[in-house]
Amino acid sequence: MTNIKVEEKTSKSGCISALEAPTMSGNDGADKAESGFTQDLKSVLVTSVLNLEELDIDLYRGRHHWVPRTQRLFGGQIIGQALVAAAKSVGENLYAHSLHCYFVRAGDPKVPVLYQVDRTRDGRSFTVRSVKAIQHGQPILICQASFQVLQPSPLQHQFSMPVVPQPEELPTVEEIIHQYLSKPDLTESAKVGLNKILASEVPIEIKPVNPALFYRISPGEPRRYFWGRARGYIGEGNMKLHCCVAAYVSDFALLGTALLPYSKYKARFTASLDHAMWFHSTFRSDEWMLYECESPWAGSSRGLVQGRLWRRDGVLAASCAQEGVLRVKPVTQTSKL
Ligand SMILES: CC(C)(COP(=O)(O)OP(=O)(O)OC[C@H]1O[C@@H](n2cnc3c(N)ncnc32)[C@H](O)[C@@H]1OP(=O)(O)O)[C@@H](O)C(=O)NCCC(=O)NCCSC(=O)CCCCC(=O)O
Repeated sequence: MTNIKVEEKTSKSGCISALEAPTMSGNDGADKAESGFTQDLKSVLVTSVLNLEELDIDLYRGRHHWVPRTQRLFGGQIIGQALVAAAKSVGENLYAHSLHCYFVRAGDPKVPVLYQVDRTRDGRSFTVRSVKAIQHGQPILICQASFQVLQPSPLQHQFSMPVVPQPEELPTVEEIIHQYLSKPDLTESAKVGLNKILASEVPIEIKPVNPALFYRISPGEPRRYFWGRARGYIGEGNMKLHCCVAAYVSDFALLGTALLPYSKYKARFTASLDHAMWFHSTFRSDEWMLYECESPWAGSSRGLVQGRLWRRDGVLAASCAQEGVLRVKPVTQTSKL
């Protein structure tokens, strides 16, 4: 095995297992000072997007916040809300460890989403919930989520975190876009596109490690990295909520990784078809986490992408896998920016 860190201790030091250490990464004060957050600047993800309205037992209604330019609901929002709904029906002692979802219809941003929870099984260690997200009387997402009680294990290993610049050394998405906007040779349509990105209220802060690759300005291997965290303050102490926020973030910029080698094509229709996620360790979703995205395969108008969310202290917090539809058309213009 290469690039694997094995932790033989069962203590909290080094590679920490979520199932053994239900505390957060412990950098609360430092990060709040760096970002200027106070408890008053609550994350909109927590106060609005993931704050579901309870309509009846195991039936919830979710509101929308940011909607991508495609005018279909953001997949991460539906997954995050489905996980909130599932988590409401399990005990305090249970923690999400995995979820598996299919996006079966496009989400309509004009109406709310209903979440219907089925209590599939309650076991001694594992508890499973099935959630159906419904609009216009039809499912748009089917999700199964599994929860586990905290359990110690002598087996602990993980890959090593990629070595990349720290978030403090990198510009934000907004700073990068302002740099591009100041270029004199920018086309009108590029200006419009960039201003639309600036105006959109994405509730996640992003710092791409390689902006040219992130925005597909230059082609490259189907692998990219960005630092991300929920905008606003969430705070310590609610691991279930941090998992729901991470589920939201995990669908962001993931599928586009499969397009990175193809500079001669642009996206005509892309949408995630399914999404799976595994939670490994405790983390704070309002603290910087590195999202490592890679695509091992594309074909048949589909692409497979995999993601790893790293805590900045090197602990692997979560892993994801997703397949999406990729329909492209040839690029006609020579310059995109
Ligand atoms: C549409 C899904 C994927 C199912 O597809 P299909 O079975 O093909 O559905 P149809 O309704 O029959 O067709 C839809 C649309 O596609 C055209 N189509 C179909 N087949 C072909 C083909 N072989 N070649 C060309 N075109 C084809 C068909 O004509 C229809 O076109 P239209 O009439 O113009 O509409 C369905 O499963 C689905 O929508 N699922 C939901 C997917 C979804 O919403 N995922 C979550 C959102 S994606 C996301 O959030 C990622 C955002 C990332 C944001 C970021 O990173 O910045």
